[in-house]
Amino acid sequence: MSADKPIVWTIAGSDSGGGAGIQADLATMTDLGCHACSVIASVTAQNSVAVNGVEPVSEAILLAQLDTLLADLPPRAIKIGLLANQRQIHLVADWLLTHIRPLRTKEGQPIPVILDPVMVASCGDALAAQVKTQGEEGESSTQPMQSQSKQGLQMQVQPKQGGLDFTPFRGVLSLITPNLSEFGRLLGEATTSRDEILPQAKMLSNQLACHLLITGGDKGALWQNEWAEDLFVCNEVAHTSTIHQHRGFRLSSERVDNPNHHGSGCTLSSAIACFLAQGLVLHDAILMAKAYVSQGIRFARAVGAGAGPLAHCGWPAGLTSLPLIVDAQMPANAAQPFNFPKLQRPIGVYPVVDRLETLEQVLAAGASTAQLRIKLVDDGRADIKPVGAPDESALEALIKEAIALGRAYDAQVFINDYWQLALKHGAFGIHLGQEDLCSADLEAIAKAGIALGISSHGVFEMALASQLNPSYLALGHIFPTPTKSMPSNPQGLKHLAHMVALWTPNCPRVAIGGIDASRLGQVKQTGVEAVAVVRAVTQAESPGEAYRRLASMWEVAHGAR
Ligand SMILES: Cc1ncc(COP(=O)(O)OP(=O)(O)O)c(N)n1
Ligand SMILES: Cc1ncsc1CCOP(=O)(O)O
Ligand SMILES: [Mg+2]
Repeated sequence: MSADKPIVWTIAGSDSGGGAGIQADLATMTDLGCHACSVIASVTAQNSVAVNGVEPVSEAILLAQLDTLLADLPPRAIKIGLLANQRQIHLVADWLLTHIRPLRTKEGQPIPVILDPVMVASCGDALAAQVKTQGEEGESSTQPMQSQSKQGLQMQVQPKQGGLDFTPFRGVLSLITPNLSEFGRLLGEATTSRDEILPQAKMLSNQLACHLLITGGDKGALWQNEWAEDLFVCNEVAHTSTIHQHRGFRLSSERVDNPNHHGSGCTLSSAIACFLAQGLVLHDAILMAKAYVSQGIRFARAVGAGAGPLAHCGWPAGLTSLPLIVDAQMPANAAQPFNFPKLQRPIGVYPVVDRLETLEQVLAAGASTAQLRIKLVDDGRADIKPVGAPDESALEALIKEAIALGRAYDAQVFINDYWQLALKHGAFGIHLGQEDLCSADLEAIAKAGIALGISSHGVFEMALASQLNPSYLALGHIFPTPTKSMPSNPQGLKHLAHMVALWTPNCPRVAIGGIDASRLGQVKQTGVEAVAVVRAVTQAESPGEAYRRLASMWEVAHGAR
């Protein structure tokens, strides 16, 4: 992740009331450590109860803002909010296709463009031309609208030809974030049930060739009153596991009960842009942005007579829970709760080794927790056998022996990957990766009372893993490592600290990846409860000595709390 402030643009409308639009975007971007640039597409005369006028800026000044920013302040991510009419949509889309689509980030990725298809203000008044609210005939001009009272302005889903057409953005968008009413307008039809929405969402995502997040927070998908449920439909996402791509996920969070949520859609899309600009993958950026919005609503206060604006409280921290993530293909309530045993002793420094001899050395040196991680084939190269790897036939005997060593030293010994053999021989614990979870019999492991550790590579996977109530959660990889090839980028210390501060699971978290004596102190400062190491022990002349040294360094290092 970049150390300097990434530049994020907002292309949107000014909200004179200060709660939404450009004003909410700038507040969010600054709060989340980005440098915010703005392209004002329209000026609204708006307060917390009504929109009294909307005036699009001229085409010349709209394009001049875009050109001027690009010449000096190229974006690391772009958020698009209110575009006042179809003409502005065409202008901005054409400009982005010409100037932004060819650009790449330092990492070789396209510039993320997030579209929040705002058409109606949270007070219920229409903001964009050609969008109708109940009780009005629809605005087709771009002139200031008349003042409208709050009453009788419930939104109606209009046929597509009456709404705005965002298809000119196809080819440049990364993500579109409508709420349920906006989603209906985009489709040109009403969405009536929870089951209907997934195929419709996939259709829209294909039409616009982008990921889609339908939000059910402040208004919209009230499938459950006390839960705000979003639907996230993704296609290919760089740097994530393939098992989390081309999927639909329902993300539900407890509804934050506060009428002051003006600008929540603007804030959400801006926050996603900021987190993407700071190197988070899309799944993580969405979860972090949801946490940011929940935090903002929790601390929001009224300012005028209507809904007050969200509070801006910095990177989200101290959540009581993370969103529940459910595969959208699964029926509601399909997730099975498990309860894996709690660890009886702190993990501290957790050696992950590939030989019985090394296992015995670290246990003899006092390791409370260790793992046997044998790879019969190289990561990503099924045809290559790692040097010194045993034959498949010898594997069972090694695992049996590792379990016996754990008992002899009264240690918490985990077996990586080979869950059937670990189950058969009564291991203390099993470690599984996200992909391994798809094939493992978790019910049998839980029933046998075997502890379970689960890998994660970011907030989304951490949230998914924590839903299984594991015995520990591994967070990785923190630093670059040659030990294992992974699709994800290193998390880095800053992001590790953010993940640790976000929420506290009821099991310890273990940081892994590139950790050695020189980095132990910095890792402990993030507040993570334990560290796992491979090379720092296995490549030492004396693994037992190396373990002892790391363990005493960990003991005396200063933690965050
Ligand atoms: C403590 C700990 N954390 C992470 C891993 C990695 O597990 P996984 O993602 O399944 O990858 P492999 O180790 O199987 O290559 C681990 N083993 N231990
Ligand atoms: C197995 C694994 N999972 C995430 S990083 C990693 C390897 C860590 O190895 P090292 O401690 O040698 O960097
Ligand atoms: Mg594995």
